[in-house]
Amino acid sequence: MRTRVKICGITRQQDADFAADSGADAIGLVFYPPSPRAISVAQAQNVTRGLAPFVSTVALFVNPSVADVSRCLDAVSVDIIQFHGDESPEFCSQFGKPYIKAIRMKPDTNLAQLSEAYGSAQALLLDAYQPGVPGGTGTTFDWSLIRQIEKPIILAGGLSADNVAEAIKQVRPFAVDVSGGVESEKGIKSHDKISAFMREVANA
Ligand SMILES: O=C(O)c1ccccc1N[C@@H]1O[C@H](COP(=O)(O)O)[C@@H](O)[C@H]1O
Repeated sequence: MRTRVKICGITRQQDADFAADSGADAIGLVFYPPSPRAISVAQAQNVTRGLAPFVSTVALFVNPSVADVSRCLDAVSVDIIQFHGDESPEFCSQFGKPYIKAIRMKPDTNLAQLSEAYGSAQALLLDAYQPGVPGGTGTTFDWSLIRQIEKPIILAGGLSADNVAEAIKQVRPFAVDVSGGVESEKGIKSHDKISAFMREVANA
């Protein structure tokens, strides 16, 4: 099966369009103000304006309020929500939208248990754990910690054109998610790096 690709942390319309034209299945928008890739609802409307059909828009939050999420969903055409903090299954499932739950992997993470707890999630996104930083760390984690679960797995954390083929070979995830690995600077995507990443995924 083809490995799907999500390119996260998009802040500019030209990067969203380039990702879509390059074959990305989803683009991610970060609604987490401390992130260098954070965008406002108004910016998100611009970024997604004219996005090609069949490319999903993922809205990323870290421990948001209900009002934060609702305000975004009311104004932006969001297909999937990505919860990247400590949100409970009840919190995540209240918005009537498909959602992805991010799990920051530690040696004792019990994926089977989490997969059951977040039964309403569409997929689990597995990211590196770094104390005090919720995500977008640009670091990989020990992929041998991953156990196969019923749910689709989205592999994230420090991926780039240099390691994504090996990651796919080892993990066989449903999808890969990249942010820092396709940037020229934080929040600005490198089109050359996106092309190289997409090539590596296609050939993996
Ligand atoms: O991108 C961010 O700034 C960010 C902030 C807070 C939570 C998650 C964030 N990004 C997500 O982190 C992973 C891994 O990113 P990277 O490829 O290692 O840079 C990815 O899922 C992003 O969506």
